[in-house]
Amino acid sequence: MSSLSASEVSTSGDSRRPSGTATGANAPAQPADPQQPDAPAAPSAPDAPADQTAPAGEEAAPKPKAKKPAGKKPAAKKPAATVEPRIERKYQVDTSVPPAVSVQDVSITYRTTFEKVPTLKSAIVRFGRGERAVREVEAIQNMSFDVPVGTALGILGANGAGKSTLMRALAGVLPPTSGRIEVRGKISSLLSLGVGFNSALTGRENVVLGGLAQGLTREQVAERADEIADFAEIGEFMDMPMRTYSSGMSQRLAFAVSVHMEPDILLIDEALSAGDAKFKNKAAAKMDELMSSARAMFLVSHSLGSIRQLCNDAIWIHKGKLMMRGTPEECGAAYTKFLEVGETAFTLEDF
Ligand SMILES: Nc1ncnc2c1ncn2[C@@H]1O[C@H](COP(=O)(O)OP(=O)(O)OP(=O)(O)O)[C@@H](O)[C@H]1O
Repeated sequence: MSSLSASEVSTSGDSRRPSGTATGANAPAQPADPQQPDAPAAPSAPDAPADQTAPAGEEAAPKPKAKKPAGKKPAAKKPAATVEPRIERKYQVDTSVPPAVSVQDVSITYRTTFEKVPTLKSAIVRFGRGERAVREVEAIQNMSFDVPVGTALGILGANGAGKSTLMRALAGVLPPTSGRIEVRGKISSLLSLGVGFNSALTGRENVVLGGLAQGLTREQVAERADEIADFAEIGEFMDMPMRTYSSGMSQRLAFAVSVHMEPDILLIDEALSAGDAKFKNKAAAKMDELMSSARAMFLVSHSLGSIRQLCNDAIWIHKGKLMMRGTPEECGAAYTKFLEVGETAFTLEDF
């Protein structure tokens, strides 16, 4: 299945622009994305049975050694489960139906005006008046890809690559400057929920707000509030103002709300970065469970392990461009190699 179509789409842009979404400057036409391999929905790598990792011979009966002092018998070592267990995935890619999400030649340009710091000379010439300058950042450049139903898509990329911008566009928080995003289903996103959170309100009050923002009725939200509180495991903080929360507590609550909204499409942007190991495992299991009913999931993470564990498909983006589409393992390997040898430091001129 070929899920990328950037080369087929005209970059001239305006005709594709969704109504009411034009902001900032038009992104200039870009050459086709450098690499766009087809992205077959990769089957997950087979689980590695834990006992394969046990060192050979450790399980065998200990040989009697003449020189060993009698008495204490060394305890037989248990085979260590050193390989991170993969969760059995319940989801299946279905390409017989229209994709859950279709990103069509999308460009997003931020336009920022700022006051140039005057040099001594220019300050004298202008009598102290500052000079206004405009900076445009093409955070996403002519990006196209489809996300079939049943896909858990990992999004990899260095700082400033455009991951959050893409997620904000998918969530509908940030309209594309040009191009089009089609979403088939109800999106639940920590981003949109995060926007709805009010730090002066308690967690419980924010749960109600988040639920309402997702289109649930007050009664429906009230029904789920206890379930959400139980999942977040933040105890009495549930009834404290959210400004008193640690970032991990806020993330736990945001995650709990979003996964309890029965989303068709779940967007998770580094949601678990502040979570502790126990919560991360619980969240991973929940995401996997959700995928049995959801249509698609997007996961942005700097942790290749999380992406490998949870996703069956991946993209790698860099400086706003789609570099690669492939299995989490393929994209992870290419991205890791790039980090080792590539130029990841960024300057304003890069954009
Ligand atoms: N509100 C904004 N105004 C202007 N430029 C922005 C804005 N938000 C992001 N950018 C710029 O857009 C580019 C992409 O940023 P984005 O936050 O999407 O990257 P990212 O891949 O999520 O990075 P990170 O991994 O560091 O979170 C960066 O160059 C950033 O400076």
